[in-house]
Amino acid sequence: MNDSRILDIVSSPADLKLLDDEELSILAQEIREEIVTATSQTGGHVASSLGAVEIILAAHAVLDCPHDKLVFDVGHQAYAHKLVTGRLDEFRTLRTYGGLSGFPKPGESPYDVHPSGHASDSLSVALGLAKARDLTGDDQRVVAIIGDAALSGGMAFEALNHIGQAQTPLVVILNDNEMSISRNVGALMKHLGYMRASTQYRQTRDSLQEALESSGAVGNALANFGRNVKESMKQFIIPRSMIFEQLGILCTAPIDGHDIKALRETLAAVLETDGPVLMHVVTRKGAGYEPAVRNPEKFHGIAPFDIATGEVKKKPCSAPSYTSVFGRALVEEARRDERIVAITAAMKDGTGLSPFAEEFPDRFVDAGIAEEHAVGMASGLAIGGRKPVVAIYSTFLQRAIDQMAINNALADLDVVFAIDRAGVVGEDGPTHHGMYDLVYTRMVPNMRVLAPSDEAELVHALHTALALGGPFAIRYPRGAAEGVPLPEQPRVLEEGKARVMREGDDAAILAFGRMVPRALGAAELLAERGIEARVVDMRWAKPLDAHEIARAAQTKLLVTVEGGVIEGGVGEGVLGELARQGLSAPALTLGIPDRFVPQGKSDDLLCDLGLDAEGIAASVERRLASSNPF
Ligand SMILES: Cc1ncc(C[n+]2csc(CCOP(=O)(O)OP(=O)(O)O)c2C)c(N)n1
Ligand SMILES: CC(=O)[C@@H](O)[C@H](O)COP(=O)(O)O
Ligand SMILES: [Mg+2]
Repeated sequence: MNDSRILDIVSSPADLKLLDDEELSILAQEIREEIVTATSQTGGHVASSLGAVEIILAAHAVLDCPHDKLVFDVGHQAYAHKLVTGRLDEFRTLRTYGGLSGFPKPGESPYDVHPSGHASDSLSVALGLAKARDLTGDDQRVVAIIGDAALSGGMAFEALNHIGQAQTPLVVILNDNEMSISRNVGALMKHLGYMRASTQYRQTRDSLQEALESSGAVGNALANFGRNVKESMKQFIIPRSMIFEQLGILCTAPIDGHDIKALRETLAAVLETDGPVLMHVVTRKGAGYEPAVRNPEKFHGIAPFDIATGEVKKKPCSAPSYTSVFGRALVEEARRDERIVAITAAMKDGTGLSPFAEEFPDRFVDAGIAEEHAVGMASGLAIGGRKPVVAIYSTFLQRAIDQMAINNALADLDVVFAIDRAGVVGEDGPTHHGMYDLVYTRMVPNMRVLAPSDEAELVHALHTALALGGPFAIRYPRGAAEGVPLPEQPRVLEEGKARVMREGDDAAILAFGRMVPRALGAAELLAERGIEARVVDMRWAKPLDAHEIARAAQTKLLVTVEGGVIEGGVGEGVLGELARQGLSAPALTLGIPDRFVPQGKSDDLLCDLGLDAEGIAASVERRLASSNPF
């Protein structure tokens, strides 16, 4: 540690008020170094956090948190916030098991307002806080920081609509860097570009500059920026076409988001207004670290990397990721069937769709951070005779359960939901684990659900879904696949038919997806202990293989293993099927118990959950021992 760092003497945001703008700029530089150093070891959301350093410092220099409320959208940009709110000492544990969360987390600090991680919720939370303040007659100032891509999400639009009506004091800092994870998309993005570039804006900015200079001090001039002078001041501040203004939200001209003085003074001024204000701040994603500026997409969320080169420290890994196998298989399918359209909600690369987008640009749609819209649009495409494949992470598809059920399944449309990041995902933690998709897909009538257990099965699953038609969900995990050879030709899997991977009569382990190799490992361990377990790759989470379930009931113990929640999960579905057949059996449902799963390496988390080979074997052995009357 460098003894002379300002960062080391900042123990709370109150300390920032003692620093002048030059010192705050030095602090910004130190924070950037700390972020890069720490994330080079832990991985993390580097580019977004680097881009937001000055915004966060300015906000904390002006606000009195935790009394005032600073609400982050997604929270992936909040590392500087962690560093100035007393978490410097733990910062290098970021995203590790038991360490600091990569997102704001109320249990971690009183400065973290809500458990963020999912985009576009900050404005709703902020308005709720403002309303609570108004109802209690309190004086808290409420500020939300939201990115340009998150602002385009439906939830944020709904909140803007409400904020414009509510007219209660609230500041939205729009961090506009023209980037989502990839380049941002959509008409709003274009509108913001117009705001940044238009002659009108430049003229108004110049007039504003002149007005401020002639009045001697930026702060003094902006101090008049109250609601009572809104009509006159806004002539200087905004082009009249600005949509926020039309919604009743006062909007500043774009401000340089790396100029602490401008940020601090403008924020202090807009906090004086008696209604909602949007502060339009322009930043550079990755600012201060050249590799991240050059490649903000790569540094949006990155694994541990070499600081000098910016290259990811590669782990030796022979198997491709499930994601990339899916992406390549979809390209193959699309070459054979021109009706196929691929849809992402702002995760082109994350869902493996980049090769598809490159080869079929007209048949690729990035809907932006708008899962509901993406799934709703898929239904229109299907009605229009296309075959949409919607690739969305399990955790984000939670946003679109209604559209999945009502817009797609009710009409029995040919839509494939490629559900990536199913099960635990690792370091992003509880907001990002894909814990629920086996519940929310199975519960929907007409829906068929496949849980491939390796990459070859994934290729067949995609082919099956496209061949059979109807609403179809395929769920597969984050990270490296199993390393099995890929098929020359994909084939259609027989509906509702499982495959037996190993025979045994003492217990039957009915496993789903990624749990199949673990169940096989467990069976080997059990065999060493004299217990012969049958292992069945169930393949289909819906419809279930009724025959294999009945067969399992003939052993001493029927075991289900899934990578999602037990409550309402597919294991309980198996027990329901057993009951429907009028059968009963000693049973054990393994999966995620009724609690949120923390962050950490996926293998460690699965081990904690008893979902590794040893854990499964131990549960089976224990249960057999306890039910053995002798
Ligand atoms: C509901 C939801 N969908 C998708 C994501 C994945 N995601 C996280 S950050 C991000 C891009 C955010 O862009 P922006 O809000 O502009 O912030 P920036 O990273 O540019 O600072 C996306 C798509 C998410 N966290 N939540
Ligand atoms: C902040 C966010 O939601 C995404 O950046 C997410 O962290 C991506 O996860 P993957 O690393 O699994 O693509
Ligand atoms: Mg952005």
